[in-house]
Amino acid sequence: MTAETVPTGKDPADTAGPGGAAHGAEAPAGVPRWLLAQMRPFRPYIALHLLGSLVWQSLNAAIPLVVGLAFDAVLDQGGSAPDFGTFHAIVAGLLALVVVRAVGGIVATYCLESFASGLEREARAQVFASLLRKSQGYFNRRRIGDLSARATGDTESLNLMVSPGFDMAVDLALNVLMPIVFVALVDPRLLLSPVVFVVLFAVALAEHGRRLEPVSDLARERFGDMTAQATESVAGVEVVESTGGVDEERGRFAALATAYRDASVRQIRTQALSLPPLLLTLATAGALVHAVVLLRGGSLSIGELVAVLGLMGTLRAPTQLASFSLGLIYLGMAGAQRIKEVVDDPDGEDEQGGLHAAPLTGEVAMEHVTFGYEPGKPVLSDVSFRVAPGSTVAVVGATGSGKSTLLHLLNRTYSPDAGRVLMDGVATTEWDTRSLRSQIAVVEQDVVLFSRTIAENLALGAESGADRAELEAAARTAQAHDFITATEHGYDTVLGERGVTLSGGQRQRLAIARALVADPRVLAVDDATSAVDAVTEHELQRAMRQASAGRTTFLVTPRLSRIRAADHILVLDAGRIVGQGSHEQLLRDCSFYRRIFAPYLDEPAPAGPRTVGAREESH
Ligand SMILES: Nc1ncnc2c1ncn2[C@@H]1O[C@H](COP(=O)(O)OP(=O)(O)OP(=O)(O)O)[C@@H](O)[C@H]1O
Repeated sequence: MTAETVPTGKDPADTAGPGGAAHGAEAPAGVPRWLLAQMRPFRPYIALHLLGSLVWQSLNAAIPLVVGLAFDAVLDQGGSAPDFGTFHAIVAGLLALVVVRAVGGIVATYCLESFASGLEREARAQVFASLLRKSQGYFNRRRIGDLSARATGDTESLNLMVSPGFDMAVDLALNVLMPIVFVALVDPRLLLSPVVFVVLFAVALAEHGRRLEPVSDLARERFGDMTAQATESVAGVEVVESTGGVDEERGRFAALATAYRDASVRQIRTQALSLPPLLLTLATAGALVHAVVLLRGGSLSIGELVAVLGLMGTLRAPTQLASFSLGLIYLGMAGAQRIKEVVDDPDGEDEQGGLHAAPLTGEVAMEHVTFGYEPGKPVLSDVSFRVAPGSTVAVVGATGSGKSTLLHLLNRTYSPDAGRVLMDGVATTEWDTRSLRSQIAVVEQDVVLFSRTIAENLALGAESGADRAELEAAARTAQAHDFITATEHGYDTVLGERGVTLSGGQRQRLAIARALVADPRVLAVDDATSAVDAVTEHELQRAMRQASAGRTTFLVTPRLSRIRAADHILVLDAGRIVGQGSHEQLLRDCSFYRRIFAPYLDEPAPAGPRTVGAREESH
């Protein structure tokens, strides 16, 4: 079995763990409890690791004894002939012990590595599954790079915490215990110094841990800051290069990398400045004085004194390594804290199951909806409308008036702060998220394509997948089929990173095709592209006409011809609806709307601020 097949019995996507399915349902556990719960599925590996280590350690001690027995069999026979029969039997036994020791070592190492990498993988799967459940608002409030640092660097720190951190801690415990047992065998009175040392050692380690905790947290945090900056700069490399901000970005990144280095150095310095080595020196001196006193009293031989000092000396390595091991464990705990913050955070939980799930006919309404991205700053205020299934609705208004935001409320990308968004008369907050979103498709202004094949990009539109015929049908409706088949491998052409190899118009048609794959009852298209050539514009218009047939369609567009053709037009001004109805009704009743279209109409525009939002087509 490999670490990849650790018997958790759960699909990573729905891995519950204590922070998985338990979102919000349980009282949040502390980091040690959370970690122990994460380790629970690996109990067989931990047990086998301990067993393998025990075999390895005990045979390590036993083998020299057996070698001694072999020597005794052939030497020092008191004048009689060497006993080669016994010698051979002991050598055979020795070989068997060496093999068993090797097997013990392999099992211990394998189980430890499986445990370490399995823990890392499970934590990573949990972070990722949890991120996929978060709402858009959650991501708006956080830095993407920091989240990806939690899914990568912090989960890796769990691995290092187990191997070598945890492994060394087990070895240390055994290595500290063994000499003490042997000192007791020499003379129980000599236990005084080592036992006092062990007690002080434990107290000093606890104190050391207390100092390590904040610096370990800081190191992990700085790692997150640095990753966040790198992610942002690389994602925005076009802007950075075109605005000549390369040097500034480099300086900013260098400052964060230095901050991370400083935090790591501080962590390592704290790790190095531990008290136990000093304590050990004092304990060794104490043991020497005590042994000399016993020697003078005649109850200890010189040989025993030397042995006791030798045994105290064997404590040096574990004492020094304890600090390193503790450092790794504290870094792992700091990483676990950051992972837990993501998986246990009920804020931003997006999915809600078990609520209303039904086929949608497409009646859409908003009742007194108010919404803002930040508290106290509404972007939409008291928005109300109702449209029948199959209607085409155009949303117009100045830039920043809240048009895109209104579309985002339809599929509950965001929930309103006040009022209700209703689909077939049921508030979106009452809908099962999956059912709702599988029937509402939103085509964003910024089309996101993945560096996969065109077919795979299109199939993302359907939750349970789609066959090639369905993809082609959607692509034909979106006027994308022809340019897709003209690419080198047609539907199997792999798009460049973020689909940059396609033109804006092509990307938009792919996005429309992707939205249509699921045959949604409500389609919302946020089309901000005003600068496309006449042929592309014609294609896009046809695409939209065909795509909107038979479904409720919301359209944000600067194109007058499409706005004019809509059944219902919503006019937004600074987040408020200032008019709604057909084009003719609005021209008659809404001065704001008349102002928008004034440049394209014969009648003179009333005085007032010029509002953008429409553009007459050139054909
Ligand atoms: N994710 C976000 N977080 C915070 N504020 C946002 C976010 N998205 C939009 N806004 C703000 O909300 C307001 C409305 O933006 P929105 O994109 O809905 O307007 P719009 O009418 O679609 O504009 P445009 O025509 O320029 O696309 C703007 O002030 C904008 O800065």
